[in-house]
Amino acid sequence: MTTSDDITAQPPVLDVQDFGGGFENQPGHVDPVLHGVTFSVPKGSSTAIVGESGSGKSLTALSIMGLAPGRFRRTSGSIHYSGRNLTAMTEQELRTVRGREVSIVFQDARSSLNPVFTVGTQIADVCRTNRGVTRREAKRQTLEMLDLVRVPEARRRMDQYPHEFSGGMAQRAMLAMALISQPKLLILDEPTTGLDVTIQADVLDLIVDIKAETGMTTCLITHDLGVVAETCDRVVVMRGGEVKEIGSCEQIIDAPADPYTQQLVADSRMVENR
Ligand SMILES: Nc1ncnc2c1ncn2[C@@H]1O[C@H](COP(=O)(O)OP(=O)(O)OP(=O)(O)O)[C@@H](O)[C@H]1O
Repeated sequence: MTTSDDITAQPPVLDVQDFGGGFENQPGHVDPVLHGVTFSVPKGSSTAIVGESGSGKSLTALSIMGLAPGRFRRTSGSIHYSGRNLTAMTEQELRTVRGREVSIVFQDARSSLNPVFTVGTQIADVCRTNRGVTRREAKRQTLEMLDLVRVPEARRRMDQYPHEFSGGMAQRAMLAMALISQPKLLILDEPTTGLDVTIQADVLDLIVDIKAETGMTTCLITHDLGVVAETCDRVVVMRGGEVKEIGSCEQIIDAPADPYTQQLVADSRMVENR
């Protein structure tokens, strides 16, 4: 297994430096939300961003993808992906990074899928757009990807509509859609929140297995330290739009330095022992 030290020696795939911003709720006035957020995601790592609701995790992820809400304004800093400054890119340039290099999976897969198209068509469309393959090849890759994410009877299920998928199956389909572009970085924003506990465990196991098979870099956003312990090697702790602590998974869980992290760990132990 790669230790945390080996991992941090890798060049960062993602480098967030002093990133700040907020919402322009009145013209000319920005209500700050993110304050000097600084962290990196080393190549090949599974980095978690952890924090309670409202700590700024999702906004950070959306900013990386260039998908922050329309009223969000960056007030400081930069985000580099593989040495390229995402914060200086045009929407068109960002779209190519989003499609081909960085993918994101959101919570609540069923609402991310379009109800009027079959699941297979939606995954194949992403494949055709981002990989420029023929319709037939896209269908073949879709089937292969649905098998990879362990959707049973994938050939039959690709012709089904999202409402015919359970929450767990829909989340697998969203993973297939994210993976079909063969991204180098996969961001997972609360990918198992809202799923039954056993289904959550299955989806997490799947993410760990796929990461091991592909060597892809992952960035998992969660409020749940239990999830982090099972899936990640590095942890970034956020609170109130700031990074409070960064460390290896062992250090954060066994010897947290920041009082807020200590409280998070204590709370998560209480949930475990309940
Ligand atoms: N569209 C928006 N307009 C105004 N404020 C927003 C908007 N989206 C998010 N915020 C505010 O930004 C802050 C950070 O939100 P964010 O969604 O990033 O938190 P989070 O850590 O991901 O929490 P959660 O787990 O609940 O999604 C919150 O205080 C939230 O109220």
